[in-house]
Order: sequence, then C-alpha cells, then structure tokens
Amino acid sequence: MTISTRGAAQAPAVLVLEDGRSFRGRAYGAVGETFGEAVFSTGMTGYQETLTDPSYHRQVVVMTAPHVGNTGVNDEDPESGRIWVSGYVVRDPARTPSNWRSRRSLDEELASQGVVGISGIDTRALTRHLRERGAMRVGIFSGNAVEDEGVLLAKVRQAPEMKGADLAAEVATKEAYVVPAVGTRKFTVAAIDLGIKGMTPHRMAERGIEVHVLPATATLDEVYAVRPDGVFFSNGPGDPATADHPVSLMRGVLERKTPLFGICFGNQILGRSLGFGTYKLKYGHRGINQPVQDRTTGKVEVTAHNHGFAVDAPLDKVSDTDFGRAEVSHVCLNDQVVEGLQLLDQPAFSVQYHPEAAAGPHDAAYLFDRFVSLMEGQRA
Ligand SMILES: NC(=O)CC[C@H](N)C(=O)O
Repeated sequence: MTISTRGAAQAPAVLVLEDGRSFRGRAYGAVGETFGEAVFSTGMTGYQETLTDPSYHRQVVVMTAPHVGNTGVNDEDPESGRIWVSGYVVRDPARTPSNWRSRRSLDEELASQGVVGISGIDTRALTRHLRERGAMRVGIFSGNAVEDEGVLLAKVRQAPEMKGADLAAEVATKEAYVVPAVGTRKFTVAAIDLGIKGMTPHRMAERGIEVHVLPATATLDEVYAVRPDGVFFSNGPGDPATADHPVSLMRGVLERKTPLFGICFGNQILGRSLGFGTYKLKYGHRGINQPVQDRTTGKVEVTAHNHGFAVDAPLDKVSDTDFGRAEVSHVCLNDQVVEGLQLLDQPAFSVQYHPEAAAGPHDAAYLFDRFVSLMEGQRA
C-alpha cells in the first residue's frame, strides 16, 4: 500500500481547452505540460486498461467517474508496455489505494511514466462542455508550466489535431512476434498491429489460434509468409482516413478471400476497403456500457468502446462493393452509429467496438468464435 505523492498533488494546475474555456485544479501524476485531444470515458472501472490502450495515443482522457485510483496499479492489467494517454483528468483521486494486487498508487505510476494529469476539477462540467462543443484540443499545465492563460491558449492552438493524424505506426510493434495457442494449435492468424491491446491475441490464443502479430507496415507477402488461416486487423489510434497502407493490405487479403476479422480501427479499414467513407464523431464513444445490437441475430449486447471516428455506410440496405455484397451488421442503440460490417459473399467481418473486453463486459466474446467458424468453414 502506498500513499500518493503529496508534493505533486499540491502543485497548481490548469486545463485549457482550445475554445478558451479553462479549469483550475491540482497536479496529478507528472508535473509539467502536455497536449492532446480532450475526450471523456464513462468507464467506472478498468482505468489501467484505458491508460495503456494504444488507441488513446495523443488523447487527454477525462474520467466521468468521480473517484479514480482506488485499486492502485498492479502488474497484471496493462494492455501494453506503457501508458499511452497524453494526459489524464480526474475529479477526486484516491488518496490511499487498497487492493491485494496493488503495487503502487496511480499518481505514482503516472508520474514515473511522465504522464501529466490534473485533479480536483469539475469533470461533470468539462464533460458537458465536450458533449456540447465536441472533442477538441486541450493542454494541461502544472507547476512552473502555469502562466498567463492567453499564452497557454496559444500553445494549445498550435498542438496537432486528431483529424488527419496518422499514428498507428508510432504505437505498433517494430518486430513481429508470436502468441502461441493455448493447448492444441488449430489455426494460424496473422494479426496486423495498428495499436493492438494485449488481451486481443490472448482471446484468440485461448481458442486454439497461434497469433503472428505483425508490424503496421507489414506487406502482403509478409502476411502470407505465416500461412494464415485468417487475418486480423487491430484497433489503433488516429484518423482512419490516413490509413492508406492498411487499406491496401486489407484489399489484398480480401482479393484472396482469406477469412478476415477487424476490431475498431480494423472496422474503419474494412469500411474504407469496401469504398465507404469515415467521419469524425462529435465526441466519440468511450466507456464500457454502450448498447449495441447485432442485427444478424437481433441480440443486444453491452460493449466496451473507444472510438472517435465511424464508418459512413447505409443502415437500411445491402451495398454492392468490390468484394461483393456488404451490410451493416451492428449498430449502436444510443445514436445509430455503424458498429459492425459484414460481407455476404466471402468470409469477412468487423466491429467498431472491443470484444476483447479489457476492460468491459464479455457479451461480445462470441465474435472471436464467429472468426473461428469462418476459418473452419474455409477448411470444410
Ligand atoms: N480504438 C480504436 O481502434 C480507435 C479507432 C480510431 N482511432 C478512432 O478513434 O475512431
């Protein structure tokens, strides 16, 4: 059990949004300055998984849950080797973490990884502002970085925007690696790492899949060199409109009719590969209780989301694409955003959300089984 760093907690801090609104609070984690896109997550649990999800690269995450850090930081829950959020905003951090797995406090972890945060601000007001005005650039400044707000605002307005950002190669593995199947190997999958979370290959491995995780820059030859039964495209940060290499790679896979499954960024890449556009949502979906309907079965599932962009595909008709007929298989019941796509003439599908459920409910685990069935179907 560790007590949070009181010195850092007392330093003044200010959060400045690009439209000029600001919030004053106290430093949390590292003291200094940071920039990113301000987004909010409604997850009440799973903060370690959120912080270490590479899809959050260059985003400043505002937690709508008021009290964060209660269970400290353990060595088992990270979804990658580091924290990726560029900043962290919490109303009321836990002063004393308590959990049998906890190794250190959350503010110590943020500080040791150099992640600048802010606490003690009205996160409800900030969230409502982002809902009304949309996700936007933000800066957090603490300690000596706090100065005249006009100067800080100018810095925020110079920071890069999320629209047009090409970030997958910045977070993906540089070297290929293998996650072995648990038990007998039944299938081999090439997984294109655009910012993959650790739980994703694990969910495949526990279904007898040997997963070859390949860098975002992998070529079609490198994909087929592993003799895959299926190809997987992961989640990842940035604007899907920039993902030209993954789109051409996926089109190569679709031409060969290899079973294909995509998650989140992977869904947007399937959308683009089929000729649909993508667009930026006003404030995105981030949290672990988003209702989605699987239109192929009619079932509603409660799901984990983290996306700021979406696919622009017709909800009410089957579309003719370069790879045959395609339809929207899943839809978000809050706002009718496209949450999944499937091809009707060949084995390929994707979802915009996170069936690996780290963190989140396990309602969507069946999608990994669906991928296995597609690979089984191809062998039969
Ligand atoms: N988790 C993801 O893969 C996110 C995809 C994309 N970067 C978005 O924000 O929509």
